[in-house]
Amino acid sequence: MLDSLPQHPPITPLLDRIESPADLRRLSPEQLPVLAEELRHWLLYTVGQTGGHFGAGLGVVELTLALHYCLDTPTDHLIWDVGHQCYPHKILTGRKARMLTMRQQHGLAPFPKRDESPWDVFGTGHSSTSISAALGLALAARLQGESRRSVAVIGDGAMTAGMAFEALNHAAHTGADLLVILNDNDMSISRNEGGLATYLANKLRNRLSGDTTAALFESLAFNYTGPVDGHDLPHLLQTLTQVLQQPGPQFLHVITCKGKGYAPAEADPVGFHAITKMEPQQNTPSLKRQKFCNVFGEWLVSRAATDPRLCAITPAMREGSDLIAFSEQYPDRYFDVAIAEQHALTLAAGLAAGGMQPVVAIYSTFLQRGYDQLIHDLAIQQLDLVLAIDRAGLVGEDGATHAGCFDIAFLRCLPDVQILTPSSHTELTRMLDYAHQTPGIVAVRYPRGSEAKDLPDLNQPPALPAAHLLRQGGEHLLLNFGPLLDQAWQVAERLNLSLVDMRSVKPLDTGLLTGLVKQHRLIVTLEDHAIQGGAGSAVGEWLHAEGFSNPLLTLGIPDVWIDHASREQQLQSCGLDSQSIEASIHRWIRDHS
Ligand SMILES: Cc1ncc(C[n+]2csc(CCOP(=O)(O)OP(=O)(O)O)c2C)c(N)n1
Ligand SMILES: CC(=O)[C@@H](O)[C@H](O)COP(=O)(O)O
Ligand SMILES: [Mg+2]
Repeated sequence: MLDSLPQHPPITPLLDRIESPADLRRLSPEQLPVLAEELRHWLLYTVGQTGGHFGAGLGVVELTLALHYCLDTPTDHLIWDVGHQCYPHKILTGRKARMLTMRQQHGLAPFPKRDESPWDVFGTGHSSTSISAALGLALAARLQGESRRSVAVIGDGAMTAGMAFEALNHAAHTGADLLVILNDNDMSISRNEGGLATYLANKLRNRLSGDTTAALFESLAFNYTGPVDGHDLPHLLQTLTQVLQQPGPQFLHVITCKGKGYAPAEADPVGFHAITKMEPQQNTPSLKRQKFCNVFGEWLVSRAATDPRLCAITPAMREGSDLIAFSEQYPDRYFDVAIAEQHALTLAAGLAAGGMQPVVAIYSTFLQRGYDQLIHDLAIQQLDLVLAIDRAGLVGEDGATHAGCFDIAFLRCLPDVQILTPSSHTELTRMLDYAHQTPGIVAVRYPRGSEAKDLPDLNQPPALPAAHLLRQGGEHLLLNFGPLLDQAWQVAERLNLSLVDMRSVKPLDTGLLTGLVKQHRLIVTLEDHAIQGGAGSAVGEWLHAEGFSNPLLTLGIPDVWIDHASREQQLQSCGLDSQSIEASIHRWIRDHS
């Protein structure tokens, strides 16, 4: 057991011999515990250097070894749910040295990624997809007469999502040769919530050898084995060998410890779900500036004191959305629904229909899961909702699966739904107040991280949803939507542009825009969102509908998937840093003068 992270590469003679799982299979079972120790040390060293998901990988070191030992991967298919626990898998499948590039631009991806390795059979990042995918792969093999095994490893947190049970339900009906492994560590990011979590936890406490846990999964026509200790390699190997010989849907219940082998992570699995890069001689993450999510958390606590109808809902992201203080001060009005985004939105609809004022705090990327619920259960019924969309725009190291680039596009086509884009922390508070006081659905989308350090000193803006004219310039007009205002300001100063902080995508402040469009030639829009369907598109539609013929330059995220990198690098690769913005506008002016 280690209690500090290695600062130097550990000596790993056995692991150094493993270039692929074929090398692993040449070892004797007795060598595997030593290899597990080396693997864990390498993991601790490299994640300490790069930052990234931490506790989940440590918890599946033995399980990963046992699976690659017993299966014939990549011919056999192994799917990791969410994929945040796949670091040991990456180390054993030829990517040991590249672990030091994890989550960096052009480096290893944070989750399994199909174009990175033949062992990454299915890309993940969002949870609870593994059973469906593994079943599809099993059925594809059966239909093509191929003999491959198909295995899904899913955590107890991911198992709470409806989609996992939809897949279990269907798997039973197909009778496919499929192994589902429940990696039960009694944790989601926070403590796992809900009836299933209690059910699994009770089985553990009572050590009932799975008698009653079996009932749940056997009622879905799975053959249940377990629970087994996921850190006892000999027992794990023996059990896996037996289970893999059985035909039809198999369910193996494995008990593991999140953060296994690193004392601080075992003691605080929430804090060590993911870590930032460790500075030398430092074993705790560095102090951080206040972030947009903290501003949201503070706003919620303060308004809940005066509005007893205010309720907060999170789909398993209490820490990330900064609902910790609210959950402690208002436990009756706090609902962590587990990984259940669809339920989160319809629960909000029910609360609103019942006279409460729900606030759903949700990452933009996970809101994608609850789209029909937003339309059918909330918007059509004209119910009240404050939709606090966190991690909107590019999120950096988590990459394309977690980028929140599409919410404006999929929200602005919904009648009556308002969309606000704060450019600063103060603006976020103003917009949340507006959303709280306005009937219907008001979405406020804010980015991962903090407001810009160099924001201009702004006058008091007009009442929302009006836009804020910040600068009267020359011939051309720049319209900013959201957190890139510092870049917009710098470019406006350098090119003498008029600048408006638009604040609202829907409704657009067409009164202000009409006057300004008549006074200017080129209209430039700037947003941290996909160009297609984004705020610039909304401006373009309005210009066209009004018969304005001004040229429009829309700057935002281009029509490609943006891989993991720092947020700054991602912005730069999209042409959204101030120099690139200036160059784009300059180029347009040069080409059209
Ligand atoms: C659809 C979706 N919602 C939320 C998340 C955020 N998320 C990532 S890991 C995680 C907890 C998963 O718990 P579990 O499956 O038990 O894995 P563990 O971390 O315990 O190994 C959550 C909520 C996600 N990736 N996908
Ligand atoms: C794997 C996953 O979905 C989460 O752990 C996610 O990486 C958290 O993102 P934040 O760090 O932005 O909260
Ligand atoms: Mg778990």
